[in-house]
Amino acid sequence: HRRACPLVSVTNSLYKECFSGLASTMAQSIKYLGQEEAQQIDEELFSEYGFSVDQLMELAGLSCATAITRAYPTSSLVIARPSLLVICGPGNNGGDGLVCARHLKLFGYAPTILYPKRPNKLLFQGLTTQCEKMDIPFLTEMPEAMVVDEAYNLVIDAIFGFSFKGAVREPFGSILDVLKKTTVPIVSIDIPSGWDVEQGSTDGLQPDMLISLTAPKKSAKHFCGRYHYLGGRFVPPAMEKKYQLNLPPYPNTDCVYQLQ
Ligand SMILES: NC(=O)C1=CN([C@@H]2O[C@H](COP(=O)(O)OP(=O)(O)OC[C@H]3O[C@@H](n4cnc5c(N)ncnc54)[C@H](O)[C@@H]3O)[C@@H](O)[C@H]2O)[C@@H](O)CC1
Ligand SMILES: [K+]
Repeated sequence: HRRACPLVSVTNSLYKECFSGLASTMAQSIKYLGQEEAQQIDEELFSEYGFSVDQLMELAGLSCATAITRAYPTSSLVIARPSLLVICGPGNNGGDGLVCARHLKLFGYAPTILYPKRPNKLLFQGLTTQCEKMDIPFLTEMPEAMVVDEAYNLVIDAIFGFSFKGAVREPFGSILDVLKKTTVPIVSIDIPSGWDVEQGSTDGLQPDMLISLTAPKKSAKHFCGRYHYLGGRFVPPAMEKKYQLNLPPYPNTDCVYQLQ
């Protein structure tokens, strides 16, 4: 019989503990995506996995509305009428905002939409009609900061997502300037608009809530608001594995996961 050397066995067990701790930490840590990787995943979902934009946008928008109801239930709102302002940008992030507004209305909120630059595509026209037919009002211009604070419980920022680049062009520069002066909580869909997708921003919006879709982007590391949710529970396991996303387990049938 060989006797185990106590020092070696202690070292071994420490090593094992340490290694398995490290392994489980690695297994748990969710990946933060760079801009190109986020766009690559997006592209692959359509080209290789056969999804359509409408499908993923519906799931993304639904998860945003769900996350908002979790963080700000109607009973917690400051203004009795559950009014929200949803600002939609010119791309798919704006589309998520339209879907989110429609679901929020079904969940008992009173959203109003500002949609100043509308793409000439059937998808966005359809999403706009759906909101109009649900009696969701559309503003023709951005109200002043004081008016926003008085009229709305929350602002949902669906202006730019992971394809944002460079200096902000009008009319969104002026809209973001107003938002920086408001005190009402801001909920940003996927990326706080105006932030560099990877580096964040020191003088940009400071949202109270961030809803990361698919997986957080690198700039989410600079988010210091109260709530961070993950949404978009549509990633096929093979894709999760390929990009080592390490997504957390969504509870039961939930379409959102609270990261913070
Ligand atoms: N696979 C995914 O991850 C999914 C992504 N979705 C959403 O799609 C978003 C990405 O959508 P898109 O790729 O359409 O891009 P964005 O919605 O991020 O923005 C692109 C639009 O913004 C404009 N833009 C870019 N930089 C600008 C600047 N500096 N000033 C003014 N305008 C500027 C572009 O001309 C373009 O019209 C994601 O962030 C997410 O919200 C979801 O709809 C569905 C699934
Ligand atoms: K956004």
